[in-house]
Amino acid sequence: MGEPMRIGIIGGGGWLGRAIAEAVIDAQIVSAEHLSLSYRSGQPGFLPSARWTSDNQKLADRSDVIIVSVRPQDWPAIDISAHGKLVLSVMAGIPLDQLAGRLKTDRVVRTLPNAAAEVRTSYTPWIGSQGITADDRNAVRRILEACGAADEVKSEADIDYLTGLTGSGPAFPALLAAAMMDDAVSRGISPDIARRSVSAVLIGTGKLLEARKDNPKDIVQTFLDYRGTTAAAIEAMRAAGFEAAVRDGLAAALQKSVSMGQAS
Ligand SMILES: NC(=O)c1ccc[n+]([C@@H]2O[C@H](COP(=O)([O-])OP(=O)(O)OC[C@H]3O[C@@H](n4cnc5c(N)ncnc54)[C@H](O)[C@@H]3O)[C@@H](O)[C@H]2O)c1
Ligand code: PRO
Repeated sequence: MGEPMRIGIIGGGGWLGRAIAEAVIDAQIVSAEHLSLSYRSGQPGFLPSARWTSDNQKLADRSDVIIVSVRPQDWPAIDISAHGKLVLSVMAGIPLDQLAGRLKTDRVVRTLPNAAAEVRTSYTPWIGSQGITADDRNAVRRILEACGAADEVKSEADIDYLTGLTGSGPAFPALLAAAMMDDAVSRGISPDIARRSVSAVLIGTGKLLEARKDNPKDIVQTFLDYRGTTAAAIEAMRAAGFEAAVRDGLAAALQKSVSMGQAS
């Protein structure tokens, strides 16, 4: 694409839509004058120099790439023609054939970022339809990599599974952090110290995993081999069903992702 890219985000006022809008502006993939954002009721206060509208067809007509970022339950109401345009969906559960059919374009891409897009550290799997071109693939990579890391995957079944593993993923360490904080506070640690210490543990562990590249299983085994406090905690957590809880949670997310596609 020699011309500057024109991007439109349907649902650009929402959590993920805003994160993507700010990421593509920061990465200089698009200028504010070429970024269209739509809202349903009331223009949000951020990115005032972008082109805000409540008319999704207008947004589509003035964009080369259209990103659909409404909740899956709001997707049936999106009635626009994106004929000849590249469309990226970030919606959980909505399959490629539905996107192509309803939006009337054969250039569609199903992606699943996560909440860490807000701080440019999403992990985003994606898959395109047969109709996407080499230029489209480059545009998709640029947009998604502005939000963090991205991988093209080989099947929509992979996206369904990763919707839970990585799309919902930030919720799981957050759940652990909340449980750790509650325990700390219940034992008399001040809420400020509990928050700072638990955040530091999560951030530090993420960096450690990234730097060492070991299988996390090996890191857990090293802790177990000390036969100290960590081993005592891990064994008690496992006895309480830690691994089964994770397995059941991921299975529930997969089932929900598949059922959302069937329901819409
Ligand atoms: N937030 C996440 O962590 C996350 C992660 C991965 C995927 N997703 C997917 O991203 C999509 C958006 O999620 P979100 O968390 O940003 O939700 P959100 O509710 O914060 O944002 C959705 C926005 O779409 C707007 N909207 C609804 N119908 C509209 C219409 N017809 N025209 C214009 N705007 C309209 C809503 O007013 C809202 O501002 C969902 O489909 C979700 O599955 C979200
Ligand atoms: N957040 C959205 C949901 O909970 C999609 C993946 C993460 O449905």
